[in-house]
Amino acid sequence: MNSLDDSVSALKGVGLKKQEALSELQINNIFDLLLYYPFRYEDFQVKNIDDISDQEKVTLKGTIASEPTVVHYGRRRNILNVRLLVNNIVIKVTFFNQPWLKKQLPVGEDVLIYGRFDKNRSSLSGIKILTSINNNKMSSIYKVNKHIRQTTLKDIIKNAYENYQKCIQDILPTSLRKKYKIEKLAKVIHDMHFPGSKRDAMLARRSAKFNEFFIFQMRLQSLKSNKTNNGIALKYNSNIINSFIKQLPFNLTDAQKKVIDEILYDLQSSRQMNRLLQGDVGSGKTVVAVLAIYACIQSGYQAALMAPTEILAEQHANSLANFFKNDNINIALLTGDTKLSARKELLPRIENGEINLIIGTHALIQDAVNYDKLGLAIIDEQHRFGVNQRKKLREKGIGTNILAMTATPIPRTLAITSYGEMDVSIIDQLPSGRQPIKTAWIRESQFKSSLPFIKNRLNKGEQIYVVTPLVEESEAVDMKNAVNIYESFQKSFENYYNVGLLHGKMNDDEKNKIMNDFKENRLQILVSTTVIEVGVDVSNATMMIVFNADHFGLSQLHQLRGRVGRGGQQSYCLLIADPKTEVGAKRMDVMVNSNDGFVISQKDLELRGPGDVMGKSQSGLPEFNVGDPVADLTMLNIAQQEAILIVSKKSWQSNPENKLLANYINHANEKIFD
Ligand SMILES: Nc1ncnc2c1ncn2[C@@H]1O[C@H](COP(=O)(O)OP(=O)(O)OP(=O)(O)O)[C@@H](O)[C@H]1O
Repeated sequence: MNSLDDSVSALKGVGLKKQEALSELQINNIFDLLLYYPFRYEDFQVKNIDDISDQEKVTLKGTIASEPTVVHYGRRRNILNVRLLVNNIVIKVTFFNQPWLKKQLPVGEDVLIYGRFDKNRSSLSGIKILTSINNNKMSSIYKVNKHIRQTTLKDIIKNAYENYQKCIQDILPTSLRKKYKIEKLAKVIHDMHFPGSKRDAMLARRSAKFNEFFIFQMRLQSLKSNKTNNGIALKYNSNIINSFIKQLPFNLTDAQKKVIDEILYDLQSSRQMNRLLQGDVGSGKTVVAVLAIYACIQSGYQAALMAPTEILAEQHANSLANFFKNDNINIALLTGDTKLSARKELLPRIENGEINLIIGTHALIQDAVNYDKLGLAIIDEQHRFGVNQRKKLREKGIGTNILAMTATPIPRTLAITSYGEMDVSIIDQLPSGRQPIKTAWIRESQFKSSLPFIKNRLNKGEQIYVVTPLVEESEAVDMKNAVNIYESFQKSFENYYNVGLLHGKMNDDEKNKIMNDFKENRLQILVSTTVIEVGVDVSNATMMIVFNADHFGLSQLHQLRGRVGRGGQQSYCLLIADPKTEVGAKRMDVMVNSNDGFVISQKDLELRGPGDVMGKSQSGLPEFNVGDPVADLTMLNIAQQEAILIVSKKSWQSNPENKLLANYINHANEKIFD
């Protein structure tokens, strides 16, 4: 019996070679083939001339009104001209290098010509003459590779549809299909490949997208719900937590309170926490982590905090030690820099549980590091770690609760799709009293005119960061640029202010010395490559100048800008850029117009596509076949809500309406997520 699981080789005419070519397109079985939808259509339907827009590809129906002529130029090139009468309007039609068409265009004959229309010139650049076979049809265009041709693929799909259409069953529960007016899958597949009209194709695409989003979300949500009752339930005492909050040097923002509640709820439940904490630059994520750690340690478990760099780990260790100064908590710092003797002394104390809180870099996940009872693992700037490193940390305990933090706001679209299996908490509010940073974008040639403004800041006793161009792949060029800019600032301000230089080739001691000089205001201007991106907190710095700003990701620029505006004074960001493209200019405008990391990352995503925002390998964004997580966000949200609703019912798998769905999801999850 036929089944959609049949290999494509079951089809007549599909031999080994074609099978391999299809496999390269990720098409292995009949179902893959049927779901391999066209990415666009050529619309051969005849259009009314008044409804056509300029440069649109259309089919015109008319009568040949002049003898066609062919003019040759050069050795091989020629052009065929003919006049076509369409509704009493004369259209000039040209065909390039197709002189043989002349015979098919006798005067007085009614013809259908497909081409690109130029509205101003009333002309059509002809592509082909249509016959009655493709008259009034939409022609599907597929992505193909060099081993398989468009027409071959079309024939194979047609063949598959004819032989297997009876096997197509709806995976979507009927009630859901009805609720959102989703067509039956057999019709969707038919109309996606062989639409009778543009409208058919559009309706089918809508349904196909919903199918795709919903199934994707069902897979994520069912994976999520599988993780029940296998986590460490941390039984902390709420009164102690509340007193801890009361003695903090500031009042928590509402957003902080909300995410702390979400996290504490997860921690006390026996479901393993797997949560992503997103907060804009300076929104106060550290104190949230502090409270989670406090709850964990109060419950008798250990906590670990892993940061991507030594500087950041050290800073966390200092600031957490300060938060816990009145508590009896043993904190250890473990990084690649930790001396062998100190490490030797530390490891047994981690293993026997004497150390309550371990802060460090990826040194925390080395084989030699064993924990006693790891109740909570926090990963800071989680996108800087690979999947394996995160997994390793998680596996240092059994049922350890995971909190991943990021200061790079991930657009909601990406959060839903790529982090769908994590719960997301968002701090979408800054502590009160922060003033938005005023941002301007200038061309490099205008830089000189901004010197008086810079001088003004310095005269007021404020300090300035200068970030030098980022030339990927070449540290040597980065450094040369940094040195040049450093020297030019020295020249402009010598005798008045001190300029420091910080770059990636310095060792940690040198870096720390320069950073300290800047913190203590012995240096007023700090010229630096991007090493200052995270973790620096100098509240007297009020201006950030970024050269070649268009070479940075917008989220990275937002991070850099977040280094100023941390004190009470009005702060400024000056972006210097000569973008070569319109998109480049728009990206600079986004920075000028917004101070909100979530808005910025969403705009960046729209302008550049997901791969670039997160870094290609990090986006983790699944490739949807028809759906677009940016343009179709509303639908993606709805699909997610519906999937959550279904999975929240314990017995969803045994509901007859969900039988096929459950089978499909279990099967797909086994295959893909293992
Ligand atoms: N509710 C609050 N009210 C006032 N100040 C706060 C509040 N929460 C945090 N802060 C202070 O704001 C500053 C920034 O907080 P924190 O370092 O935690 O930010 P962050 O979210 O980690 O940002 P970044 O990613 O930029 O480092 C710190 O000096 C912190 O003490």
